[in-house]
Amino acid sequence: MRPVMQPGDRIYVAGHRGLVGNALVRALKADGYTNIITRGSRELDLRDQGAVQDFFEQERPQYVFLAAAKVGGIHANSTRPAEFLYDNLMIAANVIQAAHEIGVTKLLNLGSTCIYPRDAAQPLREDALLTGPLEETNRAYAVAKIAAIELCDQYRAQYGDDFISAMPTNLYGPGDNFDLMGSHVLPALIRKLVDAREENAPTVSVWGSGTPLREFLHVDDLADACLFLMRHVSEPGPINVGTGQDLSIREVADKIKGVVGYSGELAFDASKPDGTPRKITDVSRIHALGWHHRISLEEGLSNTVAWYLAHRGRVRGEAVAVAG
Ligand SMILES: NC(=O)C1=CN([C@@H]2O[C@H](COP(=O)(O)OP(=O)(O)OC[C@H]3O[C@@H](n4cnc5c(N)ncnc54)[C@H](OP(=O)(O)O)[C@@H]3O)[C@@H](O)[C@H]2O)C=CC1
Ligand SMILES: C[C@H]1O[C@H](OP(=O)(O)OP(=O)(O)OC[C@H]2O[C@@H](n3cnc4c(=O)[nH]c(N)nc43)[C@H](O)[C@@H]2O)[C@@H](O)[C@@H](O)C1=O
Repeated sequence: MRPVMQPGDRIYVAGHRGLVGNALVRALKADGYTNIITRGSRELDLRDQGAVQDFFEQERPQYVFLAAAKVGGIHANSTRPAEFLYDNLMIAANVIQAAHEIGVTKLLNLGSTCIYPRDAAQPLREDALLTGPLEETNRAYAVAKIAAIELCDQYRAQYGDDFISAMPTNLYGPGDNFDLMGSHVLPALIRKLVDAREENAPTVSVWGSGTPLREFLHVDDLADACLFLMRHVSEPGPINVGTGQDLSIREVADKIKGVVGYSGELAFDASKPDGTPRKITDVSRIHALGWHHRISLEEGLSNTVAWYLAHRGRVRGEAVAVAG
């Protein structure tokens, strides 16, 4: 029987300052874990193999949540693919190798549903991986994510390492990145709609046609799923984490418009990419394991807008105000 995380165990959360990392630290503390190890990228650049090896030898974590990555929305991914490929390959390879070398008890690797083929049958099943071409706008990032899954699975096969991979759908929530050019759709629209309401702007730009469908999972549900998987799953292969419900960008923009209380018009900018037309996850595997999401999109949007309004001017990505 494999050991399960105990309250005093040394737990390293890589990427603790990010959307997911922040939520993981919140969830771990709420569950009574007191020995949580963190490092910001300025203290420990995970692309630097020597620095990562020294850190692991020094801190000797027993559990690792790999939530550090170069992450961005459709614009960042499609305009800086080399950075997304290189950074994410290096981060994953260095952390997974160092975890193996010191004998980490268990590691959970965060992937993304953009690993699946653009034209895969929907909802996306885990066995669709590598069955077709990837979505062009985030192919570089997706290849790095797929490589990380393969590393975890081959370290399990060759060395017996208990390294697992979770594939979250699109995430949102407190602590997100609100940079207008680098962020994902929900934080970008929240910021744009709040600004437009304050400035009484007649229209707000929504990128693309508004027709793509997306699934949105609140980051606190994801953190809950990560603790669940760390405690209960020791199998190779990606495990989807999502709500199993999707809606169009137009519909979600209308929802955010209502939550924010903006009365102007949405203007759809066809010069911006739509990206993949749909990517809803098949969540039957994680449901069968006993986990379900709890936060509805309505509740999640309401608490995220409230969080943003309470932290406005001090959230990640606002420092460089670039109109999107
Ligand atoms: N957001 C989303 O919609 C989704 C995210 N995911 C996955 O979840 C994980 C976390 O994403 P998310 O929290 O949104 O990302 P964020 O950008 O919010 O956070 C990423 C974190 O990674 C750290 N990081 C980046 N580069 C380095 C580096 N070279 N060395 C050390 N740390 C680094 C950053 O640290 P610092 O702040 O100190 O610079 C940052 O806090 C990723 O693996 C992502 O692929 C999956 C699906 C959807
Ligand atoms: C999360 C997952 O998936 C990500 O891909 P994505 O889902 O295509 O990312 P996105 O959230 O940036 O866009 C979703 C849709 O929304 C539309 N859209 C409208 N208006 C804005 C807008 O203002 N900003 C953004 N970013 N998109 C907008 C946008 O045009 C697109 O049609 C990967 O980057 C990758 O990070 C990954 O892991």
